[in-house]
Amino acid sequence: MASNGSANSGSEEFTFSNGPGPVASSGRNGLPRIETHQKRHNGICHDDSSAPVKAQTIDELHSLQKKRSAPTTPIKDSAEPGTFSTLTEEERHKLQLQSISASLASLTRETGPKLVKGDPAKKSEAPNVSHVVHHVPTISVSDSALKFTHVLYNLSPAELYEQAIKYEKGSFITSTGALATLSGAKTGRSPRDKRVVKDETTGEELWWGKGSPNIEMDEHTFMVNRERAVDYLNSLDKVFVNDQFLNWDPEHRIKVRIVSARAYHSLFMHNMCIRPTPEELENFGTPDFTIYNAGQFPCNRYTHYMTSSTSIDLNLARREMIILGTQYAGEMKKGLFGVMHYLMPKRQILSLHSGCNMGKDGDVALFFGLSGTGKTTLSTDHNRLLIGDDEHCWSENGVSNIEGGCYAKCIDLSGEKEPDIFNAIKFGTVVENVVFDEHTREVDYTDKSVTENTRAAYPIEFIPNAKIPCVGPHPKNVILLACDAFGVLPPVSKLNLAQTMYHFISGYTALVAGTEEGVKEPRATFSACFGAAFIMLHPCKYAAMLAEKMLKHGATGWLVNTGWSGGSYGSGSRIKLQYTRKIIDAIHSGSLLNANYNKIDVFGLDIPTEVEGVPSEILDPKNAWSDKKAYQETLLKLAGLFKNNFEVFQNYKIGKDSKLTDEIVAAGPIF
Ligand SMILES: Nc1ncnc2c1ncn2[C@@H]1O[C@H](COP(=O)(O)OP(=O)(O)O)[C@@H](O)[C@H]1O
Ligand SMILES: C=C(OP(=O)(O)O)C(=O)O
Ligand SMILES: [Ca+2]
Ligand SMILES: [Mn+2]
Repeated sequence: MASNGSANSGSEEFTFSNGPGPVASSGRNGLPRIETHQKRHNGICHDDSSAPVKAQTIDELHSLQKKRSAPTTPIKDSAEPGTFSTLTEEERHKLQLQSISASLASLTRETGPKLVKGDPAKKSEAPNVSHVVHHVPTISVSDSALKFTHVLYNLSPAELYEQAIKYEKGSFITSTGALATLSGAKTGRSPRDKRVVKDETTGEELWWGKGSPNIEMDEHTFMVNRERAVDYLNSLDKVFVNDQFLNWDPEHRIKVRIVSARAYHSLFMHNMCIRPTPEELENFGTPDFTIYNAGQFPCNRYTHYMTSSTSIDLNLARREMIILGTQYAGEMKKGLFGVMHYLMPKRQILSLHSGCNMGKDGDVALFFGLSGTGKTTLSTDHNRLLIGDDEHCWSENGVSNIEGGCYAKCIDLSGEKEPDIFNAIKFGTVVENVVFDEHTREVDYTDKSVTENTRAAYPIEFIPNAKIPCVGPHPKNVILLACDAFGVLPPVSKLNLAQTMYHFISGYTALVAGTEEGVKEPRATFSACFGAAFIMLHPCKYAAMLAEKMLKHGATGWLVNTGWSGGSYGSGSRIKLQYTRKIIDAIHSGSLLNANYNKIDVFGLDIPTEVEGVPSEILDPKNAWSDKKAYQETLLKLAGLFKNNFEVFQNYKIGKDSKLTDEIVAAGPIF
């Protein structure tokens, strides 16, 4: 190589232009052979002097790398409190596998599948010693009774990263350490494909018919789909099993088991459900509810009640949920939310589709809203403690988060606008359907090539001021978030109780693009209790409980428009997040309670004349429209939609003397 270090022509000696440096002569392959000037004793150059590693083979070296997890504590014998019936580790694992096998049992057999704990691949990597049972690759067996299924039980995020990166195409690590995954053909919920088993009990208790999200299925068809899902899961080499909790209120905690076929699903639920301590896991026992997520496998379209190759089936009597034909992880989260909307009211606990945070003085605020209206964004507030971003219970003890994590929309996410959410996207977070630079792996949150419904699912502890445990006192402010695509609702209005009930039952908002399959742009929609897709009972039952609690605990109702102003979607502009945050700050501080108000016509809403940090001209929506005639027409159009929507609730009596119902109807628009 010429002395200037240019490409080696294969003939000359390589020398750096000055200084001793390494000297090279050309090797057989024409590349310079570098010889170091190591001290040489008797002709042999010695490696460094550190002690050799304590392993004879590479396999043995690898086996040094991971040490056994800390031993778990003995199980307390519930039969005789105070004594320890110390089960051995072996016996405990055996009990656990028996419980999981029972979960995965086809109901046409005596027993469940044969299960082995651990990754099947590990068996083939194990050192070639006699005591290891070699994992014979499973021939594709049609009868799951003839094979072993490996169970990957409550893996850690790191283990799940490895499983995803190794075995799940489309899994990548982003520049901030999150796991980027794809949810396949479905990137939002499929409400039309959701079914609920209608039996004697649920036929009476649940909300069916016009406006209800509950589409019936019979028990037999549920079992057909259950068999299909269980057969699919048992035909695999391995399944992921998560045993976790819902509801931070220890008095009303629900045990859930999620069986899934993807590391992405397991990590998503690891983040979104409450994570048990090792001790709690030992006492886990039989789950209160089980999800079988066979989402990669379609349902049979010829099966009765099916409307596509996707079916999400809920059987409240069996306490089971089946997912076929969709890999969108939000279906699991929302399916369990539906279960809580059924179980909690039975205990006189109000389940809520709301964000929730608490101020330093203990003032709790609820943020109700349908998907994409701002629950996660507005409940995540640097100056307040986050209790939860999406699903809560309001009991006699106060409020409690149902979940262990947050599920934030990522579209147009920026560190400037939403620093806490932005910074929560780190190792352990799942980001769904985002687009990133192929080299730097930096996520482009504005890119909606896959979907507008890009999401991040992270443990609530990733938010710096999360309140752990996620519980709080009775709410002081109940904020209804309406993302108004018509642009005629005021940015904020103070509600009396009847108005709060009216707007809670109406649940008016715009369903934003992507949340549900087929929604391409904001669509005005009415979603009772701001979460109709998930409620199981008649909306007026939840409304009656809300009224009773707001009255009892002196909470104030507010309606906040996080949607459009100065025109409808397409001509107006979305209200700036910074203005909405100022409005929410004024609600939290109590300053808005003492503001001066004007009543606007048609909806009869009380709007403040000023809010600190918000241009007064936008507070009365009419002022923000240049075309006043168009505003009036649009306002009346929306009022008509409200009236039509409310008709289905008109005759439902709330409260003892049903007085509340008449007042509630009177709280609607007058035109
Ligand atoms: N004025 C506003 N108020 C609240 N969110 C807004 C506003 N303008 C834009 N947004 C955006 O709307 C989205 C709300 O999403 P998110 O808070 O996750 O909704 P939800 O939790 O109700 O599903 C976020 O991307 C947020 O940045
Ligand atoms: C995932 C969801 O929750 P949200 O959009 O309310 O955050 C959903 O409603 O589908
Ligand atoms: Ca949310
Ligand atoms: Mn939600």
